[in-house]
Amino acid sequence: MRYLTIALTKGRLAKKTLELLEKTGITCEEMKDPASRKLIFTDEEHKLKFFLAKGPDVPTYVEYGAADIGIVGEDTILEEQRKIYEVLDLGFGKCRMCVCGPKENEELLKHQEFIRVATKYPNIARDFFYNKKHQTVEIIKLNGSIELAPIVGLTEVIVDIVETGSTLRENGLQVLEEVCPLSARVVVNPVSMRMENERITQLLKEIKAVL
Ligand SMILES: Nc1ncnc2c1ncn2[C@@H]1O[C@H](COP(=O)(O)OP(=O)(O)OP(=O)(O)O)[C@@H](O)[C@H]1O
Ligand SMILES: O=P(O)(O)OC[C@H]1O[C@H](OP(=O)(O)OP(=O)(O)O)[C@H](O)[C@@H]1O
Repeated sequence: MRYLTIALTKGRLAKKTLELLEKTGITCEEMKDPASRKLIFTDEEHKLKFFLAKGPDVPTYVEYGAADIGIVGEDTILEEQRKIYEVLDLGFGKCRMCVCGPKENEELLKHQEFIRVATKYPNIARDFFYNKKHQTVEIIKLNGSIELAPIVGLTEVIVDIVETGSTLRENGLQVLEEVCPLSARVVVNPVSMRMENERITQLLKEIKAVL
């Protein structure tokens, strides 16, 4: 029997993902060692292989079939636009994609056509403003600390993840509009879904049972 390969997201989602897999009886001890630099782990008993990758790379591994399955945030799935199946909502990693800014820019957002929007998620921002709101905005891609953009005058608003709201509050910003709710999802390569349907369906069933 060949190994099923599962790509997991490093960082915030990793702990909850490993806890979930352990509940289904999969051994994750090795992956939890913070000192380890090893990239790929196997569970011989279940014939599974795991690796931890950067979030935006997880859909890439899954689309090309280097991983059969991936666990990744809905934000990353929407942004990366890969040909993969989204099969299960894991219900953790909950947060919201929002348009945020200083309160005084709320009116600009409603009435001004040419506003600037900073974001790590240009595709999500483009879809929201162009397709849903029919508003032509200038989208500026940043790689982190997005909340800085309206504070230093780079843009009027941002499109970013809001979880507790602390980052916004501590920087004098607020949610001006919600784009969509988000959570961690299981994604599957379409060919694997056909070729390994029985094993993948069984694994999803076991995950669902412990959610
Ligand atoms: N407060 C939050 N901020 C960011 N992502 C969150 C938050 N809460 C849940 N998530 C989810 O966790 C996923 C991974 O978040 P993480 O912070 O590890 O990655 P990142 O911020 O994109 O990466 P990096 O910090 O390496 O640039 C996100 O894609 C999102 O789905
Ligand atoms: O609502 P909160 O609980 O404050 O969480 C939201 C913040 O967390 C994320 O940033 P992250 O810590 O990933 O850093 P980054 O800005 O470098 O992406 C996100 O981009 C927000 O800035």
